[in-house]
Amino acid sequence: MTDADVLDEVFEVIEARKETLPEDSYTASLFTHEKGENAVLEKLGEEMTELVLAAKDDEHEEIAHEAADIVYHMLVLLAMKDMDLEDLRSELEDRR
Ligand SMILES: N=c1c2ncn([C@@H]3O[C@H](COP(=O)(O)OP(=O)(O)OP(=O)(O)O)[C@@H](O)[C@H]3O)c2ncn1[C@@H]1O[C@H](COP(=O)(O)O)[C@@H](O)[C@H]1O
Repeated sequence: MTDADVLDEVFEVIEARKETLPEDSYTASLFTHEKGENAVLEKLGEEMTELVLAAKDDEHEEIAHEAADIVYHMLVLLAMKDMDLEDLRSELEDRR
């Protein structure tokens, strides 16, 4: 499986959670007033700091862990703003 496939799959699950809001889902909780946009932004800030610290310590596993947390929460943010991976891909394409 390529990286693009896993990103698409995770994004699809996020969109489904946004639609159906299952009670036992952390992702769904981010789309409710219980947590919401501020919780996502706070998480992104925390995880960015953790990524910087992991990079400084040259901890490769930790770098991958924090980077994945950031990508996941970034995908949630895109879905929250009614955007999708195409918006990200076209922005990157435009820079080539
Ligand atoms: N990729 C993720 C993902 N990354 C992080 N998290 C959750 O985000 C929450 C907060 O993350 P934290 O980084 O604070 O937690 P942590 O790993 O202990 O953090 P640190 O050690 O970095 O501080 C935790 O409950 C994690 O489980 C995620 N929750 C869900 N997903 C994806 O979303 C899908 C749907 O999951 P549900 O949310 O369960 O519906 C899953 O199949 C995954 O693909």
